[in-house]
Amino acid sequence: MSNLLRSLPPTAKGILAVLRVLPRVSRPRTALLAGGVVVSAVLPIGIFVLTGLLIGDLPGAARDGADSLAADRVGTLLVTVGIVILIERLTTPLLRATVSTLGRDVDRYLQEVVLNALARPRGIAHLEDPDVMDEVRIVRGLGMSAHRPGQTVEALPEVLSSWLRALGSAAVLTWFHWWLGLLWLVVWPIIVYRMQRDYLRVGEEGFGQSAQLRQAEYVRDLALDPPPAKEVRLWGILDWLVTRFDTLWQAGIGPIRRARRPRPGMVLGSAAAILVINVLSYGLLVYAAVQGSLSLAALAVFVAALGDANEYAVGDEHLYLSYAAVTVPKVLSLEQRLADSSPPESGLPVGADVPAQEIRYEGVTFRYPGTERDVLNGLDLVIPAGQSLAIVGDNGAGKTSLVKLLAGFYEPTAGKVTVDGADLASLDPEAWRRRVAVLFQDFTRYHLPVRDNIGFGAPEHAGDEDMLRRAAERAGVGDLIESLPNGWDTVLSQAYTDGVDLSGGQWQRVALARAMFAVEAGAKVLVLDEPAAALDVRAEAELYERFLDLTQGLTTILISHRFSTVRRADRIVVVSGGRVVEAGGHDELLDRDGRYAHMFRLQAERFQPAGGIDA
Ligand SMILES: Nc1ncnc2c1ncn2[C@@H]1O[C@H](COP(=O)(O)OP(=O)(O)OP(=O)(O)O)[C@@H](O)[C@H]1O
Repeated sequence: MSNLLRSLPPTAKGILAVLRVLPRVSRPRTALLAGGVVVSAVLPIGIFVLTGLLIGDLPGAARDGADSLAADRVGTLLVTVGIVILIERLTTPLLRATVSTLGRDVDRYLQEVVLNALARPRGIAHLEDPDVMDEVRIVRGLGMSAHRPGQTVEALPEVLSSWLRALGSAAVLTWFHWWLGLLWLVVWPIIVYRMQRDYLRVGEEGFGQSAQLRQAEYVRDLALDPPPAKEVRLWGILDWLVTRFDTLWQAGIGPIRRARRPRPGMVLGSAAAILVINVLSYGLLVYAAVQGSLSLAALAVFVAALGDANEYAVGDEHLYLSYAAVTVPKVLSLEQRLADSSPPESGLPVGADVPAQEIRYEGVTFRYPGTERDVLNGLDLVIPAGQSLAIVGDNGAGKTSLVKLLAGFYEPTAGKVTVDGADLASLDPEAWRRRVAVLFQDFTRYHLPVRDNIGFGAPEHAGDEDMLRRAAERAGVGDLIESLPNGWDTVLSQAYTDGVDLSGGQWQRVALARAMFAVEAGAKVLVLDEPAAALDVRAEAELYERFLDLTQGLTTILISHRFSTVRRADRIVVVSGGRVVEAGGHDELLDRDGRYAHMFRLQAERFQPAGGIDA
């Protein structure tokens, strides 16, 4: 069965993929669509057969008078044709309305499939996989671009019923000459197949250029989005961006444009085939009528059948099928691929007081997916619960990577991270992440109300005003929030009416409040990655003063290049070459006069050129 599916033409696969998706979106409307397709295919055939019979009976009725049997038949046929036409007229708008909403819902559903599929894996490695990102770009356009898979759904009744009508008409023509009907039955699928193959080539060419177009879009957004606007103007790179965008876009779009050009062989071949079969069919009909071997009724029926048989393979609806033929299987395969690569999100439960003993890195080696270099190299590290640990080291030493492993975004290439003796990989990732609060160095600035910016630390408690206020106070942003035009409901972006943009340091404190909110909600591990990077001297001093209060009772990991913060930690480790090379308290490490002492003195000298080193 799966072999049969694989050997189907891509359009057929696309239609089958859409048909598979439809019941997931709405069963009743799918049933309505199926019924509507059959009805709208059968009724026109019924109308022309009945009309043919009607025409056939007319001479008899005219000859025998109004009371004759023939006149009765004409009356009955007239009423029947009227009823069938009425049903057809009612069915068409109902079917259109159904497929229009169903099509939109399919677009929405497919976007949700992508969102859920991307959110499913434990870590974030898949979001850095270029192949996945190429596909994500394609599915990002779902429902937004002019080429929506939903349009396929909207086109389905038209297309399927035209196919059914063409089939029915060809079957009717077999009564005239069996081989003529058969000829139509053979020729039209060939033409439809060839046209669809052409449409599909355009679609696939478009998606094949995803990486190129992704780059073009990135460059375009650099010129459009507010955050890079300052640098773009300062460095005067706008022209460069426009030229680069143009080059990338042309390079990406060129092959699509070329694929879109009609191919003379295909166009002429189809037109010739259609012309020949029509000339043959109409010629035979006229010949038979002239010879008197065909009744008036039969002539009317066959002429109408020929008209319907010609209905297929024309109109945009057939082009729409290719939109789904490429995108829908891609969405479904992305969903499958990410589901296969990520086991179901379950694991051992995580108690409210975890970690109660320690977090331990045991011989941890780590290399980012798709790279060649080990960032961590057999690293051993014990972080006792309830204590603060500072990690120092050169840029790129792997400090942040350590935290990413702790948050379960990636898994070690070798070795393991354990929490109270349990392998982190065996824990329920969601439950574990609720125990970990992180202020990332590159934290996110949500262009949303400040309430959400802080509440996102523990969304399930976001309605708890007291908790929000406590977190804001602990991070030192209580007064700032009170001073905003709409208080807690102020959107943190100038792009919205009454919105406010914050300074770098204010943003950092809001991000700290988010982490503190998670702590209020029960997180036991607090990670601060360069928490003072954007703070002014006073705010930094305040943070140090509050450091003990902020970290009390928590297992804290502090990453910083500022030794004035680092020295307050219970224990300090120096990471270099992917390993811990020194560990101890501040005084102990100074006494040891190693790497830490060297880095500490270097920084202290910069701030106290004339005095002693007593930071
Ligand atoms: N997502 C990623 N994919 C591939 N390599 C990465 C990724 N993130 C970081 N790296 C690489 O891993 C190495 C360690 O980075 P990491 O951010 O852990 O360093 P760090 O010690 O925190 O540095 P800094 O002090 O500059 O913040 C760097 O060489 C960096 O280029």
